[in-house]
Amino acid sequence: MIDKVYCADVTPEMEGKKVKLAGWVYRKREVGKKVFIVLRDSSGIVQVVFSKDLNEEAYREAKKVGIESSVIIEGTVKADPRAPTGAEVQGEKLQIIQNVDFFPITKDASDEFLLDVRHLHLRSPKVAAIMKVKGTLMQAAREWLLQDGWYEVFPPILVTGAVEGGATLFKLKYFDRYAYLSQSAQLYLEAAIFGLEKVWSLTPSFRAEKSRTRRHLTEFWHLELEAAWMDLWDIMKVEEELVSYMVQRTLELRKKEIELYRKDDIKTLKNAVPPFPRISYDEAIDILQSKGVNIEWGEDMGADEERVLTEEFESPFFVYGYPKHIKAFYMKEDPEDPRKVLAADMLAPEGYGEIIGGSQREDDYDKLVQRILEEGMKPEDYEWYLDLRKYGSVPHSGFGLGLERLVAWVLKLDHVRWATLFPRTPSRLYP
Ligand SMILES: NC(=O)C[C@H]([NH3+])C(=O)NS(=O)(=O)OC[C@H]1O[C@@H](n2cnc3c(N)ncnc32)[C@H](O)[C@@H]1O
Ligand SMILES: [Mg+2]
Repeated sequence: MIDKVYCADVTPEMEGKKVKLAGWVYRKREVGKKVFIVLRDSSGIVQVVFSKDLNEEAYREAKKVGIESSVIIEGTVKADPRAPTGAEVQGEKLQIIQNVDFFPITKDASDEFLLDVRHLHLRSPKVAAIMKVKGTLMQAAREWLLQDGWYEVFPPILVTGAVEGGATLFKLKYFDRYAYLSQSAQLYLEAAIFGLEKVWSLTPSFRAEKSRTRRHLTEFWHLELEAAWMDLWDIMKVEEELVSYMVQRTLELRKKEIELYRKDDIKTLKNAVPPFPRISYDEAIDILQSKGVNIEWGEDMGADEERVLTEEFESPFFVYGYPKHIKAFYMKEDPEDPRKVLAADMLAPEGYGEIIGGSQREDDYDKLVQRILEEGMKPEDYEWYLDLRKYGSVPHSGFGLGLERLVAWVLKLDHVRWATLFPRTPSRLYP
């Protein structure tokens, strides 16, 4: 490994220090007998100046390099308030690792083109910032889950049944039969709680969604928790504590990257502290109707309706108590109102809407069989899952958080596709 100094670590206090840098040419301009190169690496940027009078050989090499050329540079640090980071490097040696005559990404590139060359666009500091924030959100999640006593488990991705409806299953040939790509690890997490009680997993989930919205991917990263003995209200507390910790910790560790996207508009992030507001589905319908939205009780809220609802809040909030017929088979019927289930979604403000879907699960064998039949599914396809209700069944609850949706809200991205390394949508499978 090259014994290098990272660009962001070059500070005015290092005046006079000799440094070795390795990175890519981010910007370049020539003024008189000087070449100014802004070098980029994973930490950020630093300006390097090559002067013909000071070192003609290095100057000549600097004149040759094109944007995104990979280079190793040696030089001396000089404090300079005019430099982008308050300090620059006087270039004394430049080794060209690979020169690039033409880099295909230009300032006027369209979103679709940037997605076509996603493998080249990932290196841009603004895209790298998204990936740093996504990684830090998960680092924070792991910190919280560990201290709160949750066990990480690793569920299967090749499965035989639907969790969230058969319409969005990806089917694939599996030797002499068929399998599906997992829509959610939930059913397997439910099996794990009988030994571990509080479990979590981060897995890719797959949805053959035909809807082309700014919040749907066909492959997304799914953070899911499941806990024995918890009811809906217990798991909602877990959700708000986890999300709050993830957001506040990421604000602390990734302030620079968040400011790149939000500038100083971080009020809703700071507001993400428990308790989050809670409204019932009934109240949500009343609010929407009072705002002129054409929706009746019993109808599902889509992205548009949720967007209007989020206008009422300046932090994440819960909607609970949805009608049974618009929710999944595994959700427990509300004992106080058989029209409803003990389900809650967490919605992000600023128009982002649903980031978490969760519920208390039906733990009664006969009721679950009845729900499976009501949904037109076959109990025999869920025999193992029904077994969990035959051998020491317990009240239990859980939820799934869409990581890209959380990132999209935290950075106010205009589409979840920007929140994933290589987005997968109905029209995009390459690169
Ligand atoms: N363990 C559980 O209880 C999870 C449960 N079985 C489940 O999958 N619920 S969910 O369908 O609402 O999806 C959960 C979250 O997963 C995200 N999600 C769900 N579908 C998508 C798509 N298509 N693209 C991106 N993100 C998606 C979104 O944030 C949802 O709130
Ligand atoms: Mg949902």
